[in-house]
Amino acid sequence: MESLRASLLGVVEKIRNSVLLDTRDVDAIIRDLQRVLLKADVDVKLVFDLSERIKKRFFSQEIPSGFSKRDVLIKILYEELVTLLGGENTTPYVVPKTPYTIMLVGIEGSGKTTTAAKLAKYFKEQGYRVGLIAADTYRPGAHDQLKQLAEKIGVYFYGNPHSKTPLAIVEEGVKELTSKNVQILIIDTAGRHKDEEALMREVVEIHESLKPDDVMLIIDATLGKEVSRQAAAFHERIPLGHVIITKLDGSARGGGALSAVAATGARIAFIGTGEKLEDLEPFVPQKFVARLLGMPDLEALIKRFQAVEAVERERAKLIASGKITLLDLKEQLLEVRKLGPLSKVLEMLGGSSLPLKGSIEGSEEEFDKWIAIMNSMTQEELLKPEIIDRSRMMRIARGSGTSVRDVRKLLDSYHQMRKLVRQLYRSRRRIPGLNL
Ligand SMILES: Nc1nc2c(ncn2[C@@H]2O[C@H](COP(=O)(O)OP(=O)(O)OP(=O)(O)O)[C@@H](O)[C@H]2O)c(=O)[nH]1
Repeated sequence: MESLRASLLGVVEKIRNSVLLDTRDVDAIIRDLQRVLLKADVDVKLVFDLSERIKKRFFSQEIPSGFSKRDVLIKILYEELVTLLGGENTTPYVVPKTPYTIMLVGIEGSGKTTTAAKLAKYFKEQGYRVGLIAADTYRPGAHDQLKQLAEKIGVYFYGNPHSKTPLAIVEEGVKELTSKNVQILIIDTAGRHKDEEALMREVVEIHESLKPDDVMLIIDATLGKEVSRQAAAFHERIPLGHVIITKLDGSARGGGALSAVAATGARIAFIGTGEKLEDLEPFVPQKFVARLLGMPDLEALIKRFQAVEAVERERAKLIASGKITLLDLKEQLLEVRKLGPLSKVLEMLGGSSLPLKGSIEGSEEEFDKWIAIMNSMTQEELLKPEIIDRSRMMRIARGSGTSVRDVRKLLDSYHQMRKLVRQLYRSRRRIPGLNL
């Protein structure tokens, strides 16, 4: 991971030293970023999508006053990396209720047994009564290894080297440890079998009987692209709740594991950063990316952006009444239809003096037709009616049982209405019954 960090630092440095940040500069920076991520084994498609999004966002975003183009590019890079690693999840992993069962799965050597013990220690330190169950009957020594670790940490343990099946061990273990009021049960399963299919069958069988509250896939960061396939194999057979990436210390390139996580859609709950039992960290994407980008002032920069964005959102709310979309119109129409006969509604709207009169004096059927038309539009079209071309108009008309003329009429009325609302907003007149 250190080499990825060092290389990303180089990219950030390049952004900071760039004077113009024009298309050429940005292209060069993006190429560097692609090289760095690919070298760290991040999946090609993820790298490509990420870089396209960064470019698109950068060139379409206005530079807020008080910020430089460099700030904006760094912020976008940060946000896209955060999204890649699990998005806006800012809280570390929590156990929502007790008793709680966590089933660990993963290929042999991924660090499953060590991680089971690390987790037990982590939760014990949070004040829980924790138990470990050794259900890996395949690897010689797995039972003893977990038992010793459990003793070392001082948590409950259940294992039975003479038991015939892992399923029996899990069932007996859950019964015994639950009777001792253990609150969090962590089950270590096998990582190897005579073949992969046999392993998967075993894991599925345990999963079906145990119905765990969470399934955590353990992924080794030192492995390259092949971990994606491993993750997919588990993901196809059982629902993965979370992922733990181990061995992110040292020379791990990490990108393969990170791509595997993106492929499963599960969140990373923890990362393993060493062989010792305390080398387990709750994973928070923002913190991780900030560390990767190695910018001590990054947090301050992001906070400044967030403050500006909050003001922008507020402003957008205020001017929104002058910029209604078809979606707003649809919602308002549904509201208006709830109010009763249109003649009454028109009175409420200010009567005959409104320029809207022409369109509103149409029949109630007309409004219902509009609603039907808008029901046939996509969300995107409702938000950006200007993208509706003639062929879409035909489709929408067909979908709503109306004609292209009707669709066009609605769009014309919408434009009129937009103008009107803007005028009304400017003159600060309030329309009772309409939440504009
Ligand atoms: N450097 C480093 N080593 C780790 C980490 N986690 C686990 N290991 C090491 O990885 C090796 C394999 O870990 P185990 O826990 O024994 O393997 P396992 O995945 O449980 O194997 P099976 O039980 O057969 O599935 C051990 O030498 C651990 O010390 C980590 O975060 N960092």
